[in-house]
Amino acid sequence: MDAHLAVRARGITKCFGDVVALDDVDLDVAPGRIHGLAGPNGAGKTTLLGLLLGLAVADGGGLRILGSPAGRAFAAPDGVAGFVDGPGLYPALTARQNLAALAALRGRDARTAGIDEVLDQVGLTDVADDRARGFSLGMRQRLGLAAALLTRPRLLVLDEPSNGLDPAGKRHVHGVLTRLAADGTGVVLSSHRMDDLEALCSDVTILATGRVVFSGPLGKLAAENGELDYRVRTSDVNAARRLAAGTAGIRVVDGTGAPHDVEALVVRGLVPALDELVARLVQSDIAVRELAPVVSPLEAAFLALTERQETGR
Ligand SMILES: Nc1ncnc2c1ncn2[C@@H]1O[C@H](COP(=O)(O)OP(=O)(O)OP(=O)(O)O)[C@@H](O)[C@H]1O
Repeated sequence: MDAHLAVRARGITKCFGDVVALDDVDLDVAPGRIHGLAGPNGAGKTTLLGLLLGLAVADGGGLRILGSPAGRAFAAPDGVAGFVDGPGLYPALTARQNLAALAALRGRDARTAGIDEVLDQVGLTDVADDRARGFSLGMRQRLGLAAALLTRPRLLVLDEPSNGLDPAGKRHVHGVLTRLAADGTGVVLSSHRMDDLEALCSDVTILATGRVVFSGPLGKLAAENGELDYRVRTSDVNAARRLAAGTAGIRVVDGTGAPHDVEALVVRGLVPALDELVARLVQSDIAVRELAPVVSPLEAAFLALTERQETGR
């Protein structure tokens, strides 16, 4: 019944000597969805992406890519493109020549392979005839994405594609991935940035020390939060602190720690207690000038889940 999935992984295990990089990992990626992989350093994200790209073979478990069992060929399965640990490029060739060489390797005519189109999509038209050797990290990432696009993949696998991207580069890359997904391609990408995942992904899997600690829609992750820290800026920080300390369900954590932010208060609590605090501030004629989570609800959920796993709680 899951034959339509772009990725269906069940109970995947992968070890490097004594290190268990992946431990009983399940992953479902539907066509047309952008699925984020998050987790602390060493959690197993790159290892999992490498398995999807055919760069390594799992020690145990079942992996189906685009409906077929993952082979043991150490090559990207048909319809799959992407990169881990940065794209492989020819430094002495220009961006355009790199893409032409890749097209030729696949037996395609460079003139009809769509090189100009993919360069335009990733925003590299202006540097198309510059050598890749001089490219910044963000430009190399974009050229790697252009190379993947040339193959018109049905599954795109990217390890930290936003690394090194400036805001314009990020806009190009996000636009490309969103359009690909809208056309039915499944996308799996890793990122350390919750704001990127939030901007791009419909689903997310969080790994911690090789195990899945959350997998599902992004909205569900944000909703898993308990108490959050909120920054509250008011017209009278001392009066606000006294009121907060006397409000049931609210703990005053401290200032934000930022030297310019002495006027802000940080409180911890659930939303209903926070509502009560705001009502009491207003009743006391204290103006509320700002009220915002100190870290995004997603980031807070991520930290709680991964810390829980690492401390064994
Ligand atoms: N080729 C390898 N040989 C030995 N150990 C490896 C190898 N590749 C990965 N590991 C180990 O497997 C674990 C998972 O590594 P992996 O690179 O998949 O994590 P990651 O989540 O991608 O980390 P990061 O966020 O730092 O990129 C780590 O403990 C790592 O040291």
